[in-house]
Amino acid sequence: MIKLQSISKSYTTPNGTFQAVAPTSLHVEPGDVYGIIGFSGAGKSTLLRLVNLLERPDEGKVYVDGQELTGLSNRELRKARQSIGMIFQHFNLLNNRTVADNVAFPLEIAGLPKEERKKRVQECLEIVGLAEKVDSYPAKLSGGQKQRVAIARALASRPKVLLCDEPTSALDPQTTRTILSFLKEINQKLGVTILIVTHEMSVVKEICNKVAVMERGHLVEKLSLSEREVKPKTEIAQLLFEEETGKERGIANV
Ligand SMILES: Nc1ncnc2c1ncn2[C@@H]1O[C@H](COP(=O)(O)OP(=O)(O)OP(=O)(O)O)[C@@H](O)[C@H]1O
Repeated sequence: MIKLQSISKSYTTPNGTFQAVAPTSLHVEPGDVYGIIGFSGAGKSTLLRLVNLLERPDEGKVYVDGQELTGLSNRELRKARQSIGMIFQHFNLLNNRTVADNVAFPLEIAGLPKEERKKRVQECLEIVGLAEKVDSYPAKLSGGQKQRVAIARALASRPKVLLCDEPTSALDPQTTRTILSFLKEINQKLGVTILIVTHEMSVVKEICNKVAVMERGHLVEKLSLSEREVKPKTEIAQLLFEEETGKERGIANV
């Protein structure tokens, strides 16, 4: 569903060129909930933003649902992005728009007729259990409710893929569980493939079936969470995994 082929990204800074993502390949299969973990500054968010070309890779190819995004014109890319939803740590809602108008926003851009938009907004708010908040403004909502609106907005275009950038990092543990249960449901009931960046092992443990570990711009290990007990190989993966998940759940190399 998502295929990254040797993509890399460098930034020019006053101190010279900095490689945020070294040439990286990754294959996310349909139905996966694939986690990317690593310490701060490892390049996780940059990697995620390379998937929908919010950042253009310096090299390499990006495929989503069989289509090479790196080969598309801007117009074609705008259309292709309709099948890729995204949610962020700080929700990124428009504060001067109601909940309904936030969810409708991508549909307006896509040119969907008003009646159809209204139906979709209702449908997506029902999925996240917020139908009664349709006329509220974001300022009146809790953090968890804001993230649920952001999820509804991401679902409005009926995406096949959902990119999640630290979606629960600004939330308390109870709210985190609620958001993760919605993501799980979206994956299982709607068949949406999820790629999720997080530094929280509990998130991986709760919803991911696969995980890749990132360190200093490199994907140093890819693991499948399964019954068989196979230990992570790299030091960073052991550090990130062993204490929290390794003892409770087998980890097999992919
Ligand atoms: N637009 C940019 N210009 C310059 N450097 C950047 C830019 N975006 C990211 N970086 C640098 O690239 C590196 C990777 O950043 P990135 O945000 O992808 O890491 P991360 O693993 O998501 O970390 P965090 O969990 O702290 O967000 C960091 O050192 C960051 O400072």
